[in-house]
Amino acid sequence: MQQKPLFVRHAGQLVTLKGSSSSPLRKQTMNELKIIEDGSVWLEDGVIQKVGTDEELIRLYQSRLQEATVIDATGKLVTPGLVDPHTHLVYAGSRENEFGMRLQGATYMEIMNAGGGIHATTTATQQADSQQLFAESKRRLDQFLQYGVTTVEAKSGYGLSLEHEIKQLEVAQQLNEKHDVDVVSTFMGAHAVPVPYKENPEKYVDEVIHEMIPEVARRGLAEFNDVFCERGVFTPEQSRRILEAGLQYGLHPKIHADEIEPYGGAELAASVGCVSADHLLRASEQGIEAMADRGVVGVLLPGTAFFLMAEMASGRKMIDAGVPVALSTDCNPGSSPTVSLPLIMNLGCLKLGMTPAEVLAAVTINAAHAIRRGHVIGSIEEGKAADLIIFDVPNYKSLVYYYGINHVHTVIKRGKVLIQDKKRSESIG
Ligand SMILES: N=CN[C@@H](CCC(=O)O)C(=O)O
Ligand SMILES: [Zn+2]
Repeated sequence: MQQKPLFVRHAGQLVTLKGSSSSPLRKQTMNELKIIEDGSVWLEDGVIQKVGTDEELIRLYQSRLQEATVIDATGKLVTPGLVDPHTHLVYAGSRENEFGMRLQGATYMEIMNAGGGIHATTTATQQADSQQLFAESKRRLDQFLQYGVTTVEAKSGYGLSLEHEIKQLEVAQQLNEKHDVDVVSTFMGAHAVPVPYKENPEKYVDEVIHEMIPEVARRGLAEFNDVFCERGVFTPEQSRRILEAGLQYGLHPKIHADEIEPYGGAELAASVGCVSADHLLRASEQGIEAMADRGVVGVLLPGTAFFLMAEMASGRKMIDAGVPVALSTDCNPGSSPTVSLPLIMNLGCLKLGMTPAEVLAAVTINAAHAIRRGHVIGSIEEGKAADLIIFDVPNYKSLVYYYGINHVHTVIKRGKVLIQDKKRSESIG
């Protein structure tokens, strides 16, 4: 059935982030949100048709007003749909027991090296069938939507064998098809060295390169290829080989870099030409400079540092150095079990030294660029997907100021109202 046009009118602040579809915002431009007061948007056929002041739009659409569904956004904030560019969405089980262990002093890596951590989730994910995985992950995706997130990237990496990595990626693909939130898939077979390969990690690297990457690419199950480059996981040299192998099969490289210690991950990201380097808590100055030169998006995950009680990444330094910065939840069962991107924005301000404008740019247009979607989502511009959030706050500063509160009022995905006044308007598959 043909959808009626949607006319969102009178936004107190309409944050458009116009003009950055071809490359991400950097430095001072991250503060230029291109706000329209008393702003309105006409949405039709799932696409943004016209953006401007209400006066401008009413002149154009007066004659068609009767056929549209009108949403009054008076006194509210309207932004592009939020984009989460780094999640481990598809997994089974949970790890609250490890949270207790960490509170007693155990570190993330100690738990992992003792066979817990990623390995624990791998066991649970391998044991789960596709239906269970789908159900558990769909629940998280529903929660993301409640927080105004309309696109998420999702990594594999809890399968750690060809069969189970494919199962995870197929579930991500089904979610993308059946759920209103768009799911963008990343292959991350190099998330950990599986326990049986502990004495011979090279054998696993070989399997990732020669068996998994070709098969994942052949089946068209992922767009990106990610690797956990960290001491005790994959070395920079192994990471380079894995990322370059992916490139040969058309998988765009991403990297978990310098999370626990400085390990040359940021430098490697620049050298390989990664789309993004993520975490970067301990990235070196040279690494940051190299990323800025090469235009690698820095995806910062302050929720992870918070939850691991670790030192934060130098967000301020990275922006000042010219790195295009994005923010993400890193939603995963071990180091960041959250779906609240607005909370991450608040941490971006308080812990990374970012401004309220910068954090908004970091979860919209820059996050879209971190998953190569800058041309279709991330800003409110004519011709882009009609993904919009109406927040029940008068301006963008209030969104991060009133923290820990879900301010989402309305979620519009491809021109369809999915949530209105915090209520889901229809259920999905
Ligand atoms: N650091 C590596 N991978 C994930 C955590 C995965 C897990 O602990 O299950 C991350 O990005 O934080
Ligand atoms: Zn991650």
